[in-house]
Amino acid sequence: MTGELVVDGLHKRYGDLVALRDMTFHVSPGEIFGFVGSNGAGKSTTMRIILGVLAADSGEVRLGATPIDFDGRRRIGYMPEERGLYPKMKVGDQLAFLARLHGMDNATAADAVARWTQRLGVAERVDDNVGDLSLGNQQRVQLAAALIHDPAVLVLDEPFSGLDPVAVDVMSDVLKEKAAEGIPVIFSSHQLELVQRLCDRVGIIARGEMKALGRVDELRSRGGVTLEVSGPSADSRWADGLPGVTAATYGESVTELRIDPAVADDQAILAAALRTGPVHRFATSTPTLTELFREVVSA
Ligand SMILES: Nc1ncnc2c1ncn2[C@@H]1O[C@H](COP(=O)(O)OP(=O)(O)OP(=O)(O)O)[C@@H](O)[C@H]1O
Repeated sequence: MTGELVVDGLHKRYGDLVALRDMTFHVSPGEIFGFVGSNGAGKSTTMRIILGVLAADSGEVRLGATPIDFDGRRRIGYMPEERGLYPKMKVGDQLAFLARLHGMDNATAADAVARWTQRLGVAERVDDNVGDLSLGNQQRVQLAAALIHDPAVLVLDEPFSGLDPVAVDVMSDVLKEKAAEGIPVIFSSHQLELVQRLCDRVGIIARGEMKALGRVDELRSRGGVTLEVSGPSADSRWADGLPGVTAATYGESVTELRIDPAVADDQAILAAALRTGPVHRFATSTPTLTELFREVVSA
């Protein structure tokens, strides 16, 4: 079991550009944390600082209670956005080399190479040069490289970009498996349906600042629930003033209500709708992570 990964108050400037401003979050053992934000928001910068390949101007990264040092960083499995494999080296040799760099002996390294290439569906490519593989297969090898030394934390920069649906499933399963083993897993992605499906918690960042942080379901219901009612006449403005109704949009045959679920009584709303005529549909929905993202990032 690993301690939690704590990112505490990171500030980073590139010249005049403030890339990170008080970036703070944590990832608990066993948790999959989705790190999302527009292009240039600061995700890769944060991940590079976690890894120690880039220094923060201030702030700290901790593993458990301990500020992360060289040894702590060796325990991280990292997939850099720019990827980092040698194209002219064979898949198997490269993975074995990385495993030995992390202190494994030859036999243990060979076992780890066999296990991870098998698990990630590239076992038959171990004798090929990395550069001869398709981009998706190179990415599978890159994930194997992040996992080969049995890391205590996983930090993956856009691991899903460019993968086919089968590879997305394999990658998702591996992340879930590693989290179930009790390690903190953080990954960045622009594929928000995937983040919504896979992550326990998310951080949405914009222009170097954390804008929304929390459990996916909580964040989604934070802005209220939408209730769509088909049937009632638009003229009557029948939902105005009902308790818990915070906004109402009256269309020709559909009324869309924003409701505060803690206050609204859905049966009272339905009764009010029925007083205007027959109701054909009465359904609630919460915003998707994509909708929430647009709202947060444009605010
Ligand atoms: N080495 C650098 N020198 C100067 N500016 C940089 C450098 N690296 C990143 N930046 C800038 O810092 C900001 C944050 O970049 P970063 O790569 O962390 O964003 P990101 O969220 O990972 O974006 P993307 O989703 O496009 O990968 C951007 O404005 C970027 O142009």
